Amino acid sequence: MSENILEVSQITKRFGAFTAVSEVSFQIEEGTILGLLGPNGAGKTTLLSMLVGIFPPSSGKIILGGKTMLRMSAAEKYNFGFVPDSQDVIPYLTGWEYLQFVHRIYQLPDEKWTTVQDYLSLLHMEEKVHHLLETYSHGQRKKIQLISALLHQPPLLILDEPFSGLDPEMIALTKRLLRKLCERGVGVLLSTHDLLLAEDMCDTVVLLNQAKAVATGSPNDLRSLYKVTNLEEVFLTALDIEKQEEELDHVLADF
Ligand SMILES: Nc1ncnc2c1ncn2[C@@H]1O[C@H](COP(=O)(O)OP(=O)(O)OP(=O)(O)O)[C@@H](O)[C@H]1O
Repeated sequence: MSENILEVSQITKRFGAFTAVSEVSFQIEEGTILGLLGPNGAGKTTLLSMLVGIFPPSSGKIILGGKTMLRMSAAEKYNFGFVPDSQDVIPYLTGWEYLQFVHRIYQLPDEKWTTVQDYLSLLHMEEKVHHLLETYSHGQRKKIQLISALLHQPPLLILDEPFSGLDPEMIALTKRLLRKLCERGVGVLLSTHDLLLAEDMCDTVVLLNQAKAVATGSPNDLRSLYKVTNLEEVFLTALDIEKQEEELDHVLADF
């Protein structure tokens, strides 16, 4: 039977009086992909930030690799790889230096460096990796962040908008890479605005709206539940977005 790599139970984050994530729960089994969907400001990045220890939840429980996380120790950070949505990288390092830095932080054996070179070649980054990170495009930074998340071969990947900035070839390649990692038992948690991609890739989706999980299930289950033919329609129906047609007409009335 497959094990849960990650269990999130009733997790909540408040910033002062504002609740950014409210009592969200889900599990990820090994070898599966869970997609977090939701409109801008729904709480996706805040939720992922709690899972990777950027800040603690206000309440709720995170169980990673069978252990309840309280204050995340360095050892617990070996249990996942994280690709943030932010483009923050150390600008005065080259990609090569940055990856060496990550390689050392994880205290990986020297032989592992050949894997870095293999990833660089796969992602067409062999040349660019010797330039300063501040000169990289959005997609090139994403590729370096993806390699750095994979280096220590974690059992769980947490990816905030992993496909943003990637060209179609790289999107297809990253999808294949994630599927192959899943075949090897890796669990994947990703956030995305790309509903077609979520439909194609995810075993489970959690639809967040205004901090709450408003729908959770497989794409198939959600299509049946909402009696629609695709995830985009689930999204529009669950979030009651169709009514915006009237608002649009109103705002454009004098245009
Ligand atoms: N440090 C903070 N202090 C106060 N409010 C915050 C803080 N961080 C995030 N928020 C708020 O929490 C809400 C959720 O933000 P979050 O970045 O998680 O949304 P998101 O679903 O990732 O959105 P997007 O799709 O636009 O990236 C937003 O209203 C945001 O302004």
